[in-house]
Amino acid sequence: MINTVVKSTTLVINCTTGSAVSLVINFGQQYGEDFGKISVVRKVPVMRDGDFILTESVAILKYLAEKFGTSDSDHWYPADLQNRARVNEYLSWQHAAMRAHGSKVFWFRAIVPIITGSDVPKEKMDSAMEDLTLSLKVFEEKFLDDRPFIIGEKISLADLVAIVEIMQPVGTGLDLFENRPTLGAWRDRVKMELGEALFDEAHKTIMDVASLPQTFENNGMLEFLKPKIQKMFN
Ligand SMILES: N[C@@H](CCC(=O)N[C@@H](CS)C(=O)NCC(=O)O)C(=O)O
Repeated sequence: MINTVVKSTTLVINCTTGSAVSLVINFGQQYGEDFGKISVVRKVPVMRDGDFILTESVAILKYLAEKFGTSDSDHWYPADLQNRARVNEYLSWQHAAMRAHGSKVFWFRAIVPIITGSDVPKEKMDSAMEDLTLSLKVFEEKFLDDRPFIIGEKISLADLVAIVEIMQPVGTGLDLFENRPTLGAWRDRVKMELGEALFDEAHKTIMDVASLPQTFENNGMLEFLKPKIQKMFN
């Protein structure tokens, strides 16, 4: 049985197989010298399994599911052709939709004001919110429809990747579940499947985002982000 949850900033992996595969890197550490030797991409998460290093959260999740999958845990990344294709369909779509839009709203509301000292211009914020609203509509109407989970009766990697992106704007104080009963009921089912403790652990950093200003003080590593942010608003 593998129980894996991707946090927005870290990858939390609980493997009852007792495997050596495990990695938790806190956001910010990727700008340090040591991390540069592991991955020049300097993004988290990165997984190391022996000498094998793998970047990209989706690739890491599939690797773990394939390495540790058992008949009991097949639902995470199903062997069945069409169920697997449904998981892949969501994972392909989300990169440029839910992931891009959820994290943009998170950055605009929680990070950019701290780094630049001013709010994101209203028209940019409104446009980011419109994109997120559209992604949520597609998610509810196409990817959930009237199913309990994305592939049907069982939770899969697609639901895990979806929930962590949706929780990013939620962490900034936006209640995306209000007036979206389909989304809220799905979130409750995901929480129940994972267990409340693991769900809360995975989203702790995001839900504590209001404490970030203190964290950022004297954090030289975040200087790396400034040029990126400035480019975003040029
Ligand atoms: N496509 C990558 C995206 C990884 C990513 O953007 N990670 C963020 C944290 S959630 C990061 O490390 N950002 C730092 C940066 O872009 O400099 C994945 O899914 O793993």
